[in-house]
Amino acid sequence: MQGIGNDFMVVDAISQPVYLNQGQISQLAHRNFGIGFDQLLMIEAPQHPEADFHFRIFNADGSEAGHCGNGARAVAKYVRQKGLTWKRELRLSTNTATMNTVMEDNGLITINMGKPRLEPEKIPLRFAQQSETYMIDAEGIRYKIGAVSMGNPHCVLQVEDIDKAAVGKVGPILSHHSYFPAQANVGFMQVVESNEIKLRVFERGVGETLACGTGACAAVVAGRLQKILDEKVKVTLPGGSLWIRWAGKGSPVYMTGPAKVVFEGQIDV
Ligand SMILES: N[C@@H](CCC[C@H](N)C(=O)O)C(=O)O
Repeated sequence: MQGIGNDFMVVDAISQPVYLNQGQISQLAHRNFGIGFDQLLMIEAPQHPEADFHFRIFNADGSEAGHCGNGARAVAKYVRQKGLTWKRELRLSTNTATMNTVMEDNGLITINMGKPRLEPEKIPLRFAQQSETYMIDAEGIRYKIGAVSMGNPHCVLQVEDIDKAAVGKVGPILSHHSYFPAQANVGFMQVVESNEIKLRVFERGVGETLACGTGACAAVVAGRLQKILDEKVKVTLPGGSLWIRWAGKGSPVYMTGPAKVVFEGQIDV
């Protein structure tokens, strides 16, 4: 499946037992020697009585992540398409988040992504809490960043021109910075208007992807905290656009966007 180009191998681990280790996942993720994907989404039975499904997220390098926004839309679509449920409104959980999803009449999916976590220990970030931004030194350069957890850690920096952003160079430097003990997804945001941004994301465990849903939420939260963005923002990533809404501190973030099945198959591992 794909959600604006962030692509997934989605596995139904309810109807069949699935055991994949880190090495097998990274082999399957390989774009030449495997199926090729940014993340594996493994759909499991609910872990709470009020949830409909649980899903686990594995990055292309086989590491496990706590949340995936584009993946959540893919799961919401997949479970209906495979007849695992007929409900248009679902409650999904991951290892770090629970969320409500709604299938809109136009086919887009809206997700209540929960409240962003801004406390350094919850991101996690080794820094005393600041209200808007943090200054981080890396390899002789000082970066002004926003730090947000959407159930996974995000570092957001503003750039003048998204096409010239050094995503492949600065992304891994900040992602592996010692201030982020669990590493971070690094978003490069160009503000076009107060209701529109362009974004590229260097994802932890993958590299630059065509889109990152939690990254889009984190960028809007970081921009709102800096008072440069409106409540509703169109976020355009290399693979397409998402619509993000955040009323401010204490409120959940809403994300709307598409998800599509690309092909189905069977594989022996
Ligand atoms: N592509 C995802 C995020 C996937 C997990 C991330 N790489 C991490 O390790 O936290 C999204 O759409 O949010």
